[in-house]
Amino acid sequence: MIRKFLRLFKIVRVAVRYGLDEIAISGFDKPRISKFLDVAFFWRDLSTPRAVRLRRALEELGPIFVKFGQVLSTRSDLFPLDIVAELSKLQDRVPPFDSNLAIKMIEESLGAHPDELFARFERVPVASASIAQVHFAALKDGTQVAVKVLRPGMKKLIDEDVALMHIAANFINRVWADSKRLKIQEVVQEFDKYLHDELDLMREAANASQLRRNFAESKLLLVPEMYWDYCSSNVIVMERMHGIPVSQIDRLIEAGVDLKKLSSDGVEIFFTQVFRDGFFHADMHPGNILVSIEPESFGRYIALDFGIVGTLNDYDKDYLSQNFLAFFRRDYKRVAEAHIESGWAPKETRVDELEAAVRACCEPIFDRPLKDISFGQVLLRLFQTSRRFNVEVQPQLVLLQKTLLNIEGLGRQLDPDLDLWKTAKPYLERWMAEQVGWRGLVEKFKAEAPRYSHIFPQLPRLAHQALTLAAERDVETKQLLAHLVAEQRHTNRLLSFFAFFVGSFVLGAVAYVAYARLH
Ligand SMILES: Nc1ncnc2c1ncn2[C@@H]1O[C@H](COP(=O)(O)OP(=O)(O)OP(=O)(O)O)[C@@H](O)[C@H]1O
Repeated sequence: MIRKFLRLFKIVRVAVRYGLDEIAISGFDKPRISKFLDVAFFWRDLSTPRAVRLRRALEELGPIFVKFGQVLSTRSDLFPLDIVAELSKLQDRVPPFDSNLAIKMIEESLGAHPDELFARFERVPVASASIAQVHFAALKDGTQVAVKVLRPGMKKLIDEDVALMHIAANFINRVWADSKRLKIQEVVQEFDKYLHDELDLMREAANASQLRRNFAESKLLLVPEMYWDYCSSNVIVMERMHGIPVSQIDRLIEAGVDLKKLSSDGVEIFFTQVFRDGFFHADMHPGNILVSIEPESFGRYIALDFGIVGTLNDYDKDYLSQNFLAFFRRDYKRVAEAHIESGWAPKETRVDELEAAVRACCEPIFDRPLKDISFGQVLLRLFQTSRRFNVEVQPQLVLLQKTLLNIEGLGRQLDPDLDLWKTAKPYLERWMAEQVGWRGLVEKFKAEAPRYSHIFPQLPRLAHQALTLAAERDVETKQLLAHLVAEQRHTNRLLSFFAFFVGSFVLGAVAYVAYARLH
């Protein structure tokens, strides 16, 4: 309890010192509490830009908050660009934890000491981040492996810090009415889920395995194999990959790698993941990408770290392809129509208004050669515009937009002349062609075909069942009708009897009155 209180106290102290209360987002009113704190802590120096102060505060609060900042930096749809750009600088490199703790974790998770499991285990980690660290090792058969071990005690730490974040988000919502538009509580909720996902290394191994399968036939991308017998939610063991980090361009040139090809390969890999598989690696920072210089796989990309992946369904792919294609033809009316037809924007949205808004935000982007246009920027502008028209932008599309920016940055670093549009266009057009016209129909038949082998043999039985049911229903209907007719006749008889009885009574009464008057 005291620990929690001290932690809360530290968070509040850091927040006040860095003036986080006055990081009023443009377009929002400054919270009232901020005016009070300005007076109470008049000596605090808030001359440093707000984004830098926010970054420093998160760094001071430790690895969980640093991760939080990294997640916020992916929400360019919610936060202003200065904050997003500054938070992208957050690095979660932290001092490694004691290798004895890593050994203990391996022993507890895999049921044996690393000396028994491996022929060799390097005690000094090769890399260490807030959630896990990586040690190199060799299996008994000599296979070189990388062992990723979860940092001990992370779950408890995360639970405590995230609980405090929930309290803080709640508090902010109470004291600052405008904050609801920033969806702070939802962002914390999403972060909570994201961190708990990251805590399960089995998920990461499964993501890697899926990506490896998707690119099994590819000459462009290598993905380490997972050794499932040595995997648990706290420890995973995978093939050790050898390559040059993609950011070390001098070494790549020295090794004779064709940078132009590498650059367009990167774009091709990304669009294949998006449009063919609907499953993409979403943590494409340069530290996670190597380039192989082994003779048998020379110049191929190597992907590492599969903690964050994005998945897209056909609906998302449709959104992307329709919008990109219309955008690059500068057909803003089509962009607006597509939004309304497909239900992304509310039905009552006026096409001309949405069209004008999209034109206003995108024309400036097109004021340069097509090859210099950023897809990531286009998408970001589209999200920002469509939010004004109550379009709920899906998180997987925001993740994609962020990854796209990374891929573009990386591609242009390798080849400043990279024409992203030229590389991407065939993928978009192929997807569109597969969705519409005869080709689309044939493709959909093909996709359904495996099910036909189950359905066809059942057809006679199903037809017989349907006909029998119809016949039974027919008999049932006839019986019901006969019953109704009988009921009706019975009711009619009762009514006639009643009418006869009442009529006779009235007639009798009239006759009696007439007779009485006469006599
Ligand atoms: N299979 C592998 N083969 C060779 N090196 C590896 C392998 N897996 C990880 N590494 C090394 O360990 C580093 C960290 O790995 P990884 O990115 O998976 O860990 P992380 O804890 O998720 O780090 P971060 O979150 O900062 O990206 C990599 O940059 C790479 O140098």
